[in-house]
Amino acid sequence: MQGTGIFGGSFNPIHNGHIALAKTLLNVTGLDEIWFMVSPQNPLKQQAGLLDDTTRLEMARTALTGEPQLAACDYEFYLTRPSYTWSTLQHLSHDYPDRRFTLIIGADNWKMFGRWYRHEDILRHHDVVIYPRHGSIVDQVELPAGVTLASTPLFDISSTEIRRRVTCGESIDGLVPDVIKQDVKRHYGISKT
Ligand SMILES: Nc1ncnc2c1ncn2[C@@H]1O[C@H](COP(=O)(O)OP(=O)(O)OP(=O)(O)O)[C@@H](O)[C@H]1O
Ligand SMILES: O=C(O)c1ccc[n+]([C@@H]2O[C@H](COP(=O)([O-])O)[C@@H](O)[C@H]2O)c1
Repeated sequence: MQGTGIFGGSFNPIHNGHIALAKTLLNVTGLDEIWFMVSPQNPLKQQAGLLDDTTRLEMARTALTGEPQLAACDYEFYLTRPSYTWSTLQHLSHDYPDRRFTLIIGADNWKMFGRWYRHEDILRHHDVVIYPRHGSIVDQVELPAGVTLASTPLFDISSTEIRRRVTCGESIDGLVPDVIKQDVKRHYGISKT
């Protein structure tokens, strides 16, 4: 069975923090692949300034070119909205019987996990890997079976900060892969060379 991590998010836009995190997780978890599940609609968020699904997907695909174990995924585009992770995992397990899906979530999302749709079913059927986030402390002793806390660095980058910088005409060097830098500037602000 191929161990496949599901890393969901808006990726509005994808950034170097997401990619560095996923590469570190491949090393520390032993997962074979990580799929970046581009979310059309987070069930718990109303997002202003969210670019359309296809544009976010294409930037993620371009950013992950040359990373054979990382893939951008449009699977949720074809499922009902909002994008409940339980439903996504159910469909994935049916469509890819040779893969074992592990949910990857940040410590910030773990704090809210009790509000997720059918979270108990997720825990019953899937392993969960939590990664550290600023300001969200996770007590390892209290984690249910099948849930582990990965030891990964904190990457101080956010999509919000990237959008702000583009709007203000500030540099985003080093924050997103060079290969999508112009696309990010074009989509979120004024194109600059
Ligand atoms: N710098 C980072 N390091 C590690 N994880 C991150 C980082 N930024 C975001 N994530 C995680 O990646 C997932 C998807 O990220 P998301 O698309 O929401 O990006 P974001 O940078 O948090 O976006 P925004 O600033 O628009 O809220 C989230 O669940 C979040 O926990
Ligand atoms: O299934 C749920 O109830 C649910 C509630 C909140 C968030 N999620 C998923 O969690 C992932 C991370 O979301 P975000 O906005 O923090 O990047 C994304 O794939 C969301 O669809 C899922």
